[in-house]
Amino acid sequence: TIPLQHGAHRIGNRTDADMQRWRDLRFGQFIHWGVYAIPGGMWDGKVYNGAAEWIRSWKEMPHEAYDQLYKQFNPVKYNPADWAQQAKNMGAKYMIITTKHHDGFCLWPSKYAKYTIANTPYKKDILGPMVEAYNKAGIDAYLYFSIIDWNHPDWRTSIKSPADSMAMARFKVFVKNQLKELLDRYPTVKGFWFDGTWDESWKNDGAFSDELEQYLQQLHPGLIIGSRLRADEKGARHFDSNSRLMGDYEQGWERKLPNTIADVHGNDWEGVMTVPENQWGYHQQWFGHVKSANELIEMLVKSASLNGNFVLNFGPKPDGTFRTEEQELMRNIGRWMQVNGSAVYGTGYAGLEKPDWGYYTRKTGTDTVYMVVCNVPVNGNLRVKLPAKQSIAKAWALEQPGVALQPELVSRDEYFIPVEQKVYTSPLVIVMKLEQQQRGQGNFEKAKT
Ligand SMILES: Cc1ccc([C@@H]2N[C@@H](C)[C@@H](O)[C@H]2O)cc1
Repeated sequence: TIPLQHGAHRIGNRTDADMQRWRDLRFGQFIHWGVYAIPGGMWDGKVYNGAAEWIRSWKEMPHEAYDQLYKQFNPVKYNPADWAQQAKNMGAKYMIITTKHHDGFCLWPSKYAKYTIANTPYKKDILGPMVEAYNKAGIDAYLYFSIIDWNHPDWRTSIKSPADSMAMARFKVFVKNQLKELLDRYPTVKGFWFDGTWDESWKNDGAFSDELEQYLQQLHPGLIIGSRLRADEKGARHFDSNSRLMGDYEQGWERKLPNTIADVHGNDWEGVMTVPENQWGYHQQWFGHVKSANELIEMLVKSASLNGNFVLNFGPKPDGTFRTEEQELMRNIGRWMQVNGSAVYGTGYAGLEKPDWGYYTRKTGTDTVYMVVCNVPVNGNLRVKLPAKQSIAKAWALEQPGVALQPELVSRDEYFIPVEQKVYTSPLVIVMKLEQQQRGQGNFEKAKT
């Protein structure tokens, strides 16, 4: 291995209680909200085809026009208690809020900047009431923070002169000040979700990203910070130059998920997902594929089945309400989570061969395995392949705990569990208790030869 000063400082996953809490939560709500919600992906009668929160970079959006929009930011219908209730109903156990996106607009009255909520018609702090409301609803709060800051005069994408170096030095002090300010103002937050760390100015300063991460951990022990903050001294990001994950979990799964347990290399990870193809901030016109509740439930279960967390994104409107499609989604996902959440919360990889009909999740540290059926087999049987010497002690549909299912042993360590042939409008969950095989061929009668 290459000797590194600023590579990964820990081999393997964190084993502390804060990290286990993060793992057990499994399901988060991302919120992208800021000035970009005002244009909502449109300007001067034209539609922006990019991601709405990037509209300032669109050639049809003059910077000076965008940079005046904050004077209109006045979400009179903003009701964080209502947001928290909807998130709770959906079944989210943590939330990530954009404190400041790439445009540099701060949703809190930062004393280190002018481009903040304090100088809008709304005036009041957005973040405090939000963190409070979500915590009150039993939902942990995490803070998204963009290192890129298009509004700050000292931000540099690359360092090309001594003047750039001095500007970037000032900028790094500003970043540290704002992050400490956020921790001082919102001490119940559980971690940061960093973004905007791909430019040279940051990538080539692995020492600073390392020092910053350690500074934050000292300020607030136990903070959970993903791999995207970090670069090592050779410019390697997420994984250091010895392919070791930096940070507390792999944070590269954005709008995509791993497919097999091999893809996650034994690391904790989190996938973040948009409802439309590629919109994080509010866009008036969702074009392309808009994911359904069942699609998103399947992604959530798939993530848990591969030892990862799943965070679904919402882009509130400028008035402070969620668009109807998002409210509908929160209700529909919540209806399923209300009944089947135990197949997700506190679960992880089951250690079984991936079945065609859906996903296995295992309640961490137990013999309880959930079968989440997304593709009902036309042959009416759910095939369950167990590792050698394991057998199914009991099996039942989650919604009918009193009705024992009769798995049929069809060959060594392989069972068929019959599934009722009917119209399913959401994934079906079956619970199995596994046990070490008794003598002979498992607990159910041998297939008729
Ligand atoms: C190329 C690219 C840059 C930044 C992003 C940001 N990361 C997401 C979590 C959103 O904040 C998006 O604006 C997405 C793609």
